[in-house]
Amino acid sequence: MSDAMRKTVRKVATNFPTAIVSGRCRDNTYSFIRLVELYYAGSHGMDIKGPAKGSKYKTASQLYNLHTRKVVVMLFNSNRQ
Ligand SMILES: O=P(O)(O)OC[C@H]1O[C@H](O[C@H]2O[C@H](CO)[C@@H](O)[C@H](O)[C@H]2O)[C@H](O)[C@@H](O)[C@@H]1O
Repeated sequence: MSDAMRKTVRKVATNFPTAIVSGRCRDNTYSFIRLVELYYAGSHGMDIKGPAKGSKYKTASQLYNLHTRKVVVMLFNSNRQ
């Protein structure tokens, strides 16, 4: 992920709940992105962790409960870094 792309995703995540969803384990997924403002859904969504900081949305349950709001999901192809 380029610095410009990372900067843009961080900006989005501070304003909207933003998640990275991957088939990889959550730790590996985080290592590609390295933004604490995001949700990370690893193992095809079996392991979800909320943003460590920088977002008003803190917990995974808040992500589940956001069905009445807009949720921004960034689809990241980990094979094309
Ligand atoms: O494109 P993604 O959504 O990031 O998913 C890619 C694949 O992720 C998982 O496989 C990868 O992790 C496995 C366990 O850590 C590892 O054994 C495998 O070599 C990696 O490719 C997932 O199991 C696959 O279904 C995804 O396609």
